[in-house]
Amino acid sequence: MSEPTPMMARYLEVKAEHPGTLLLFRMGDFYELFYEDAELAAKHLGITLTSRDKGSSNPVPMAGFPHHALRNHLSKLIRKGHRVAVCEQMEDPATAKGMVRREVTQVVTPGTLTDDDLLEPNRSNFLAALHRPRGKAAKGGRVGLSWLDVSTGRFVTADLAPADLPDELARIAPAELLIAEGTEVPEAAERIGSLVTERPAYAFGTDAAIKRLTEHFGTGTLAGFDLDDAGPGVAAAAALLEYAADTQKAALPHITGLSPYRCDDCLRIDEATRRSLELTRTLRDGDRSGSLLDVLDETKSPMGARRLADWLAEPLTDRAAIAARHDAVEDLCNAAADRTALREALAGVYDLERLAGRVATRRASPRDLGGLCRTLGLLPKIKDLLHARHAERLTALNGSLDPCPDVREAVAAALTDDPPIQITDGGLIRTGFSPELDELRALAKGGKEWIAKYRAEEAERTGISSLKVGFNKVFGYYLEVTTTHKDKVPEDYTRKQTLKDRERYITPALKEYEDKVLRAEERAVSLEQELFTALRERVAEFVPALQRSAGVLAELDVLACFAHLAATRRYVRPELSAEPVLSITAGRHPVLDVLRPGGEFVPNDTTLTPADRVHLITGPNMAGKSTYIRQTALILILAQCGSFVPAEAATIGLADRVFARVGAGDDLGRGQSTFMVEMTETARILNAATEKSLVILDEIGRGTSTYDGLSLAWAVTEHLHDAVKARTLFATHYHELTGLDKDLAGLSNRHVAVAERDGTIVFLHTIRTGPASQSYGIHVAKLAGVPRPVLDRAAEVLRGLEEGAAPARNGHRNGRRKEKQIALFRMEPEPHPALVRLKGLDPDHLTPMEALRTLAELRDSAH
Ligand SMILES: Nc1ncnc2c1ncn2[C@@H]1O[C@H](COP(=O)(O)OP(=O)(O)OP(=O)(O)O)[C@@H](O)[C@H]1O
Repeated sequence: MSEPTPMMARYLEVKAEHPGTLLLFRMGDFYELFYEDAELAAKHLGITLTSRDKGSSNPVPMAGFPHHALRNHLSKLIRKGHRVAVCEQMEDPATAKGMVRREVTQVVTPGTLTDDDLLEPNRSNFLAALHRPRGKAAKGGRVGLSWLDVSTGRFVTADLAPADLPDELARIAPAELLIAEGTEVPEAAERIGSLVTERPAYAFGTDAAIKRLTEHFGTGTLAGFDLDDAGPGVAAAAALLEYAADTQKAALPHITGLSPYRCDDCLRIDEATRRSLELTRTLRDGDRSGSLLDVLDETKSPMGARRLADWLAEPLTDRAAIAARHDAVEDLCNAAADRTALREALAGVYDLERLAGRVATRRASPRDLGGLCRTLGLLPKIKDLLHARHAERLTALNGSLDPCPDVREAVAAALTDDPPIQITDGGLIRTGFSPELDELRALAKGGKEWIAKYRAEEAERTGISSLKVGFNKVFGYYLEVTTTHKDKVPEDYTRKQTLKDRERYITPALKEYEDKVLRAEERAVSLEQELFTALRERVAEFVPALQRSAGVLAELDVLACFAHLAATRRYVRPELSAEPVLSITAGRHPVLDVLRPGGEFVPNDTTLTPADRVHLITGPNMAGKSTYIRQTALILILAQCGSFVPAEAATIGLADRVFARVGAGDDLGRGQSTFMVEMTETARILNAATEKSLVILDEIGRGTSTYDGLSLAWAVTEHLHDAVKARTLFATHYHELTGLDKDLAGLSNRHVAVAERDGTIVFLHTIRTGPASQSYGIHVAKLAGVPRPVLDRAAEVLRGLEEGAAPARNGHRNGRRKEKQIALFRMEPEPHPALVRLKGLDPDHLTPMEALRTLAELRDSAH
């Protein structure tokens, strides 16, 4: 192979320094990609694949796009899950000596985005790191998980039991996950679709971790952050920070703290429950639309929308903290005019949280600072509105809201009213801000006026009235004469170019002015950039104050959203209780209450107490069992988030965990059968639920034979009632279970009422006490259009079964039951014949031959 050119040599060097990334290599006005990168880019971006050195025996595949298309193409590549390194020209090619110096200025990866164009406004974008200690350090068995939103600086870490990892990963849903080289990729990461990035194992070293973190925060120790120094979470956090700094090529001063996360501080909701309850995505298509988050989101700013999603993902367990939110919501709910004014002001605020991040990393655009200025201008009004409120939380928020008047004034004085996005575009700085800039601008403008005057004078002098002044990059300003007037051109014109029907000339006077104009223009643009950069530096000093204010605005937006929901959707303030009770009067499903097409939602009550803690809910298909049990769980979650709830009254005994096993959600992608998934989830509930938990179960045991299913449902109910003692709502089609209320003191029956009219059933969606009288499955099948002969036959079979095969109640014998059903609930199963024979053997009196023969016979009988 021939020697690469110096430029290609530099390309290969940079490429080797950034393994696993697509390299965009700036060449003049283009970004170019080579080799496999070019092939990938051509496929994903729809750009043409060509080659460099076409004539040679070894042409290099190449693809490129103009520099102004960078953002657009970057976002496409990131969405496809690539990491992209952007290599810029660090010198002006016109003045550079030798080859232009090129450096990577940023590595953009799905987890490290800071640009608004690349980020979704309503979602946090997390980069996470997982550390699984090995050897001695692994003794505690905990793993470290840390997560960071680079765009806002939110940085959290946790030491977790390995079993909790999938749930936490699902909750955080990181865009990118760092793991140590050669370690196992967590299954959850694949399911969520996180890009997995391997980092060298030493990046997770514990000793270096504390040093790295304390150096970053400028603190002597990590004591102030309330973290376990020696825990794996700290090592994960350090690895994360290093990667973020590596990719941003910046110091990240907006990351000002590391918060510990402890599972027990929030209402724990596992992955399956989160999915079943459709908290942030629907089960059917995984869309946000139709989820609880979607119908609740009446926030006015992206900061508020993100905070609402956070609150929903991490409801609280601390009664005082929840009550503080409820107080604030109540206060805002009662002050309708102020709430409206507050929400209007919030609608005008810029995404200050992400903007502060861009200011800190020196990537804020002129338009960003314009937005900052307008936002700061709205804060005094918001402070006034808060001043009139009484809730403690609102007063505290007001105290932290800093309108930073100095920053606002500095930006307002310097920036034009509608600054451009690009710093290179010019027109950023206001007239009157810098005398030097004004002078340069006047010169540039004056020069242009002079040129116009010059043209007029020359036209008169030469008698060429069509004389024109033009400009091009090759020889600057010129005079243009059509060929018909060629003879009138005076001596002092120097011809520069001849075109088909015209000629172009320059003159010494024109060149002299051109110099002045162009130099003044250039100087003005670079002075504007200098002034803007200085302004941004000044604003950067206020990043911590801006972040605090951003946090306040985000929280206010959510509280005002909750107040708005309370006022417009008739939500009420729930009473909180430390006892494991749940009492809801006329509760409604928060999503169906809004979205139910064509009809009113029928409210229902729920009353669970320690003495009556398990409710079995029976009723026909489609009656509303699932809706009812889900609505109960959602109301509890809403209350613990700090929201009011869709009901006429509610008392919520604070829960430690919520479990939902709803619907037979296949998980064939994970290679598990429906039944296996169902049993795994059920096992988790039985093992992890406590007296303070809320459990909702929607028909378990459906994926196996009726007897197996019924037996399992039976045993699960007993265990929940006797051992776990969790508040439980169990919707079931096993009518046999309804007899359990005779034996289990804390269990009672509910059913969903239906009315029969003209041989068909009408769903009333009302929950009543007692078990359902019959199953109505065949009626529902009729509604669904199952053919008449099938319905008739089904009715006949049903009658037969009912007569000959009355189901077991309470595990006691029933005279009408068939023999095989008696076997179902027999406490001790028949022993295997082989076992009986084995027990009858006397080894002391067996010859070796007899023993061998018996063994062979036993083996054969086991088939
Ligand atoms: N309280 C209610 N008010 C009005 N409509 C309701 C109510 N509850 C349920 N519905 C409507 O009935 C439909 C069926 O409800 P749901 O899925 O809860 O029934 P189900 O009893 O669980 O049925 P299955 O046993 O087949 O799972 C819902 O989609 C909803 O449109």
